[in-house]
Amino acid sequence: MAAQAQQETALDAVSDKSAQDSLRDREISGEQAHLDRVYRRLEEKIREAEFLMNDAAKRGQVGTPGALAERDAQVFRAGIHLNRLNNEFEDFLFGRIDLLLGKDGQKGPDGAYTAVEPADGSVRDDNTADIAETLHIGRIGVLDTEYAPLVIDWRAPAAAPFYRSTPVDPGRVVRRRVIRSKGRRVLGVEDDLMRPELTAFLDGDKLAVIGDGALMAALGQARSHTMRDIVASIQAEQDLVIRAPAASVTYVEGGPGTGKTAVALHRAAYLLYQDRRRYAGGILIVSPTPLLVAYTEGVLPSLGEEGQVAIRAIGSLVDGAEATLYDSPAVARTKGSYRMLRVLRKAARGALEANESPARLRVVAFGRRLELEAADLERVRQNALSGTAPVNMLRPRARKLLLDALWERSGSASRHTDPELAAELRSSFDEDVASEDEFIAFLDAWWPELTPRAVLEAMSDERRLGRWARRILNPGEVRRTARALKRDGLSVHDVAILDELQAILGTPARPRKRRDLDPLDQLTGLEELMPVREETQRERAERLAQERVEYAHVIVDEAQDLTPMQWRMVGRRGKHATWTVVGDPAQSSWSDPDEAAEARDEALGSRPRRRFTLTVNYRNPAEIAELAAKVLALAMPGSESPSAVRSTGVKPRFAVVRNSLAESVRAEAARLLDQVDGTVGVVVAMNRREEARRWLTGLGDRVVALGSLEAKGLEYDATVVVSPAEIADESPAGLRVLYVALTRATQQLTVVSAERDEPDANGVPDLLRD
Ligand SMILES: Nc1ncnc2c1ncn2[C@@H]1O[C@H](COP(=O)(O)OP(=O)(O)OP(=O)(O)O)[C@@H](O)[C@H]1O
Repeated sequence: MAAQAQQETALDAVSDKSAQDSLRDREISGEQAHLDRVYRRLEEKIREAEFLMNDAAKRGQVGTPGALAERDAQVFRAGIHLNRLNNEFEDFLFGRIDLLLGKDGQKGPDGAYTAVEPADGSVRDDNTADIAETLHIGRIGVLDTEYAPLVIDWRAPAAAPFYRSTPVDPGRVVRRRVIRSKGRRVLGVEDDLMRPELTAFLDGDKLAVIGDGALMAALGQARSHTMRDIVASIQAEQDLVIRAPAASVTYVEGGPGTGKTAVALHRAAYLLYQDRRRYAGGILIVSPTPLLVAYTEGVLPSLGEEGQVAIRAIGSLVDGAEATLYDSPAVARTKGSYRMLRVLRKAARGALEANESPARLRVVAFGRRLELEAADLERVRQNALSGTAPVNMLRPRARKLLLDALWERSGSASRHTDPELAAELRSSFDEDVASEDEFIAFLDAWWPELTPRAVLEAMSDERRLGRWARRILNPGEVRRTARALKRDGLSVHDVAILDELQAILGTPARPRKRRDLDPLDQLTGLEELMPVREETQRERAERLAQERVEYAHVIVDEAQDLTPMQWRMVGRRGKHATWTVVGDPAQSSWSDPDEAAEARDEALGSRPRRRFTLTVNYRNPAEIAELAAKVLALAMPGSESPSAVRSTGVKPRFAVVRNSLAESVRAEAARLLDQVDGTVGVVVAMNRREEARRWLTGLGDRVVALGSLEAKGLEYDATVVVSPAEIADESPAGLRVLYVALTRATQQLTVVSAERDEPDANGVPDLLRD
């Protein structure tokens, strides 16, 4: 009997499953039909454009050959674009919402109803309702021939409910669907019901519900060396930030993995969509490291915004300067602090004397030999420097004061009492002297146009730096800084110094380059197609950065890490900008957060802030987040961890070094490579970076070794964190840096303890015990 019941239940399950499968297949083929229509429409648009162009060419009504060529190029690009849509985007169309009738029945410019709330009576008393509108959401908007929306751009207001709607506050949304596709093929659908209590009908049929949650599927995917967009699964609290109006400062805090970087990138795409004229080429995203730039730079192109945004590492913000070196924490602390500003102001002026400055000036004027001695010259220089203008701008003033001094020395002033005659004489005296080769050569040597590099180099002389830094830096700081400046190459902190020096020294006026018109500004009739650029994202970003001194919107990622000098550098690029600042104080590697906050407030000025907090950790499973929370409690007592959204059941693993550190780390990395499909990151203290790379030789390119500071913002399927104590002891901010290291894994974490970690019997290091 029992066996028969069991068999019946099993049969029921099989038939349930097959019913579910056929339902799923039906829904998928429905979505496939829609996607086919979308592609047919896109192809039609291309043909239309081609026809228009040919027709216009035949009738010669388009005007100049230039205009024709431009159209030709647009059609060509549109063709390439279609090709890319087919080949590159896995999910051109990724979402759908089924909605109740809206309150006021008004339609917006995208052809969708604008009301957020359902109309009275849209739900009947017996809790049944009819779906009044279905919207498909994709990477760009596509209209059909009747101007009805086939696809709504994810950034359009009509798409907001796809992200914002929740069962607690569903608005008009009954069902929210994520569609998975590759190229032209729909692979699957996942639904969430926002009004589970309703029985809803779509064209007379009961609304189907498939699958169990798209977010979890997205989070569980293996990680590669590049970040993916999250456009199909943006969560409500993230959507609020992405769509926040670009007024003044949007200030976002959130713990590790809460999507700050993802949100920052999607916000850039949103702003472009909102106001392309204002923002095309005018958005700067400042990232902490070149590694994070490389990790994230594919996201905007995947959102259809190729080459529109400059993403730059903080060490690459100054043209012609690229940071390749790291400073020790002590040197970084000196170079990055506000005190450096005072040193630089002195150095910029002092550097004038640092070159082989000529000790005397000899000229012949009006047939007489005139001479200024060292003491005279020093007086003139000090007088010239008493002006407040940038040093390079003071050169004309110095030239004039030299001529004054020579004029006085010539005694001519007292010889002529007639003011008109005296003025005339003075003017020909100036002309005479100033055109003399000796005078010109003297001025060039005595008041050269200083470059930031020359001043930085002058600062590498300990004696000189000591003079300029008197009562600002202590002798140890002077010695270490001068020594660090002697190395070949620049550090991130040097780049901020160069930028500051540029501002202190001033740039004599040079003609400005003309900014090319964005072709998109001229694009008409093809609005439904995204722009395609022939330049690569990087090339265009480079060019834009070179042409631009200031930006319309500045987005700062990992803002907690900017030093005061770096805030000044970034601030100069956004004097009139609106800002989005994202960060997490608990992850700050800067030693003096109060000083950095002061610099940040100075850079952002008095602009009002709109504050947002992201609270959910989408990266780490609960098991890893729990361990990291122990370090957070030490690093920033009292601050709250974001809540992890999923759990894997796999606890962090603790390994203790038996023979050599190299062997243990290599073995643990190899073990993790076996366990995960994607990437493995091995995080070590900064001074072990080089050797750690050697430890991993031959393990393949799914595994990388990183210094603790390089791990900022990155993530891996699995990580090995090597010697927490070493990382924590590296700098005054070491515990916060360790917190960063421990929060990089999406699936598995192994902690390798060395002796210094004082592991207990289970291998748990002192720092990570309860
Ligand atoms: N809504 C979402 N849907 C799917 N994945 C998401 C979502 N939000 C965030 N993620 C993923 O979670 C991970 C962490 O996001 P991100 O790197 O932007 O976080 P973060 O706050 O910048 O972290 P950290 O402060 O540690 O650098 C990424 O893989 C991101 O794609």
